[in-house]
Formats: sequence, structure tokens, C-alpha cells
Amino acid sequence: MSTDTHPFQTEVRQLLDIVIHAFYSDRELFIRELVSNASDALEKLRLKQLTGAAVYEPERELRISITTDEEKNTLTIADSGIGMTRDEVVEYLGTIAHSGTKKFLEAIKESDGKGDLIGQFGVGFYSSFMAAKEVEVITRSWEPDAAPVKWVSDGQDGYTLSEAPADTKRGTEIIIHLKEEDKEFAQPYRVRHILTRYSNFISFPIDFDGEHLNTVQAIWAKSKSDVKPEEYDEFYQFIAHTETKPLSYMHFSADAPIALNALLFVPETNPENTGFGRCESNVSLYCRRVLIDAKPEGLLPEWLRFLSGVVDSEDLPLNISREMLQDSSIIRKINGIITKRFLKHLEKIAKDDTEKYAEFYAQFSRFLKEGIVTTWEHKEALGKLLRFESTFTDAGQLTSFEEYVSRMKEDQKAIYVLNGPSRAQLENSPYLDALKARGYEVAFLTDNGDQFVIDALSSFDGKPIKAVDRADLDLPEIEGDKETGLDETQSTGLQEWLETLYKGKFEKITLGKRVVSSPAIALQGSDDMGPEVRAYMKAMGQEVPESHPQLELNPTNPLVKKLADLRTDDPALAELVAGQIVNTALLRAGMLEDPSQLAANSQELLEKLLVK
Ligand SMILES: Nc1ncnc2c1ncn2[C@@H]1O[C@H](COP(=O)(O)OP(=O)(O)OP(=O)(O)O)[C@@H](O)[C@H]1O
Repeated sequence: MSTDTHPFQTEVRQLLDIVIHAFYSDRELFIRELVSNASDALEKLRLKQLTGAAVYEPERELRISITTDEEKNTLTIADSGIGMTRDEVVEYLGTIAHSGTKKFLEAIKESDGKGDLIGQFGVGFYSSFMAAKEVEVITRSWEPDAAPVKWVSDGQDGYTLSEAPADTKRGTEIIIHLKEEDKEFAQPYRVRHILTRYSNFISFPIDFDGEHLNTVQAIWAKSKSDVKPEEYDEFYQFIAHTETKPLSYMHFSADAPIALNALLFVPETNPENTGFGRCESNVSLYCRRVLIDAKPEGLLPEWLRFLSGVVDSEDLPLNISREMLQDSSIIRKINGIITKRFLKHLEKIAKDDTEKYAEFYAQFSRFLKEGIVTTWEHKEALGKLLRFESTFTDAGQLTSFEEYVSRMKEDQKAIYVLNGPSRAQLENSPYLDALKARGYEVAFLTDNGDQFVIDALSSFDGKPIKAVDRADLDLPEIEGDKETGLDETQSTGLQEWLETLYKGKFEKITLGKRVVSSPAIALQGSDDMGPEVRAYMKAMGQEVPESHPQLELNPTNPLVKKLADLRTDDPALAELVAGQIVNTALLRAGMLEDPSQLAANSQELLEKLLVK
């Protein structure tokens, strides 16, 4: 048997020199590279068979087998794939073929940070020399007449080629003789860990030291009709390390503008309700079933961090580094595509299965709201997904802005909302009176932070969203508006008297048309922050500017009529009555800064009426 010695191409020598001498902490990646080469070789063989080519050993099973030998300090990666002929071995394992490696060499000329660059470009087969003192490749091509070949190199100047034994099976076996300092890669537990991390979803079976490793299939790469519902559940349980079933899943693939397979799961419950704070996204990025990044930054918007799953794009280079991923435009594109598809998925559930959507909404609405507040891109779609109760729904029954708009009165210009702690409290609010009198629906917003959401959303379907406790409502006049119950002099007198009494406190005091049942309401001034925003700022320790609400008195209310007379008949009592009306209005609006004022006023009023 003859053995030929061949020198490496100059570039390969340069490359190997760097690979061997650079200190690179992610050395384990060489295993990933070799396993993906094996998988590619199997895929190529499968294609040959599909196209009817006569291959050597047609019955031989397509699989990858990996063994460790701690005594000999070796790691062997073998596949039954396409193999290489002698000429191919010379071409592929002695020159630099693939473009990533070429770019690597170009970049290296301009840089000193050698180790980092290996990670950035990946150097395929040659990366085995990071851990090997010698590599043996024994290969037999699929072509029936090709002779098996053995390639051996220490990664220095060249390699030797000789004939391999005649009984060599089809495929390629790569034996890595490890350097002493890299003997960890001959330890079964270490290699097993690396294989399950990066190569768990390779589509061909991987045997490791006799055990079949990748038993969970990469179902995301299959067509939807080939995956059973229970397989989705199992897959979710595997990747999310849970025994629960997912609340919902979305499986989709796209060819343009980017080739993409994605499988995303919504967990059964909100992971942020467990008291452990903010959850982290569990969506990993793959390229043709090989893990690229388990926690890719920017793959999904922050507000979708409750999802688990897989995104696989063959348009990604396998050896792209984390740093490159982060500012890669392909990631931004994938982000946009997936987010849109997921929003559509939710819309579909909302339409087809309201019960399920209600279940989802109860757990995850706050993420949708966060999406509205923190980004502008998907606001309209997110707005459609919001649900709330309203003056038109029964307690516990949810409705949407779309439904609200479909019920809007002809003369109604805006969508009206009211923010507060609970439906029960909002139902009794004096702010509703004017809207009820006009037959307008008012949405009840009862979640913490809803005011921010509405401010950020600001409109839906072209209709402005207005909080009914704000001053700028601009309601159309209705019958009965004109009945003031007070004549011109009484009205102006009362108004001026109150303005003097509460100088500087209110932006405006009016005798309005919107109150129907109570004597007065306080409205958020046109430049004022809402009570919720104020409370938030206070909680964050920020200074809150003084508010200047508007006060609207109801001239048809008997108490107000009485007050108009009282202010001349008994000014002291009138002041106490006014204090009671004004403070109650502020309290109901959530704008009473100091409730003890109201208590003191009540006490004095009672004493004046009953004791003195
Ligand atoms: N297990 C294998 N079976 C058959 N051919 C192989 C095998 N491993 C490597 N090769 C051949 O050697 C070539 C060079 O491999 P290398 O890992 O350097 O680059 P690559 O696989 O082309 O690129 P990348 O690793 O970026 O996908 C491959 O393109 C392939 O033709």
C-alpha cells in the first residue's frame, strides 16, 4: 500500500497555524462543525438515492455514529454519507474551498484578535485541529467503483494519502487524536453534553457510544400535516423542560423573503406570575437543524419573551457569531416576519375560539399592552387584540375595539374609555352620565397601566380614543342641555364666587351640560397628566407637577341650586357645602391629593348644621 505525502496549499497552512496556536475558548464548536459536515454528507447521499443514482451499499442505513475512547484519547465521528473519492479528498481537505474560510483569512490579515475571528467565521473541518494533534480521515465515496482512501495530518505542513482497507464502508470516518490538554473531548459526559446542545435536531440518527441520542425530531422542519398534535405537546415539553401542555402553538414556514421554519409555543400560564420576575425568551435560532444561538438577541421583540420555540433559517451562515447576529439585518427581518405572523395567529384564535383567546388574554394581555407602549410598529394589530368590559357588556364579558366601533352611534366621533380600579367602581362614576345620556358606549379599563396603553394607542381604526374624565370631550348637544335650572345672574354669580373661593386651584370652573346625576365633577385639565401617570411618577420618586383640573358644576342638581342661594344667604355654610361638593368630585376623579381635607370639611359641616 503506497503512501503519498502532499503539502497543504499555502492558505491552508496559514489557516492551520492560526487554528492551532490561537487561544479560543469555544473549542467545543469543532464537534458541531464535524457533525454538521456528517449530516450534509448524509443529506447529499439521500439526494443521490432520490434521484435514482446507483450508490455503493444502497442498504446501508443513513446515520452518524460517534464514539469516545478515553484510553486512546480519541474522538471518532463517522457517517454513512456520500464519502469522498481520492480526488475529492485532495480538493476538499487540502485547499480552501468554502467562502467563510476565505473571508476568515482576509479578516485575519487585518486583525490581531485571532481567537475571536475563529468564532466569527467558523473554519469547518479544519477547526478539528484546535483540539487534535492528528486527524485521520477514512472515507469511501458513494460511487460504486471508487477506492477507499485514508488521509492523515498533524495540521503542520501537509498530509499523507494512502489506500484504506478494502472493507471500508461507504461514508466518512474522522478520528481525532486529541492533544493532552484537550482530553475532555474524549470524556463521554462532556461530548454527550455538546452533542445534545448543538446537534440534537440533526435529521439523521446520532449514535453516541452505542446510545441513540437525538430521539426528539426537528418537527419544525416537517410539514404541518405530518405532525400530530401530541408530537407538538411532546416537543414543547422537551424544549421548555416542563410537564404542562402549551396553551397554543404556531407552526409556519416561509420561502420569501427569507427561508424560514418557525415553531412557537405559548405556555399554559404566564411565567412572570410565578414571582421570579422577568422571564427570558426561550426561542433558539437554528440553521438547518443545527443550533446557532440558544438565546439570540433581537430575534423577537421583548414583549414576546414569554414564547418558547425554534426558528430555523437556512439563509443564516452556520458560523455566524453572536456579535454579528446582533446587528445583522437578517435577524431584524426575521423578527418582523415572525412578529407579524404571531399577531395573525392570535387574531385567528380570537376569531375562531373566543374561549381559548380569553384564557390567553387572562394570562398574557400585559405583554400585548407592553408591546403597544414600547414599540410603534405593530400598534394597530395589537390594538385589535385588546379586550375589555364596557357599559354595553355584562359583567365578566369582554369586547374588542372592533366590536365597539361597529356599535358606535352615527354622530359619535370618538371611542370613549374610563380608567379605574374595577368595573363596580366605574359603573357608578358620574363621568358616565353624559355618555349614557347620548347612548354612547364607554370601555372600562381596569388594569394597572391601562392609561399608558391608551395614551400610546391614541386611536383605533382612525377614531380617537378619549378618556371621559378629561376636559376635551366635545360632545354633541342633546335635548335637556339647555335646561340649567339657574338663571343667568345666578349662574354667573355662583361661578364667580367659586372662582374666587378656589383661586388658582382649577384651570376652569364651568356650569356644564355633561353631569346628569351628581352636583359636580372634576375633569383632568387639558395639560394635566392622568392620575395613574401621576401615581406612577410619584412611586418612581419623581417630582410631579401640580395639577389644574377643571370643575364642572351641574346647574340642574338641587344641591347646586341651593348653593346658588346660600352663597348670599349664609356664606359660611355655603363655603362648607361647596367644599363638600368640590372635594367629593376630586375624590371620585382620583385627584384629591389630601383626603383629610374632605374629612375636616365634613366634620365642620355636620357640626354647623347639627350642633350649633
Ligand atoms: N463527513 C464528510 N463527508 C463527505 N464530505 C465531507 C465531509 N466532511 C467534509 N467534507 C467535504 O469537505 C468539504 C470542506 O469541508 P469544510 O467543513 O471545511 O467546509 P464546508 O462544509 O464546505 O463549509 P461549512 O463547514 O461552512 O458548511 C465539504 O464541503 C465536503 O465536500
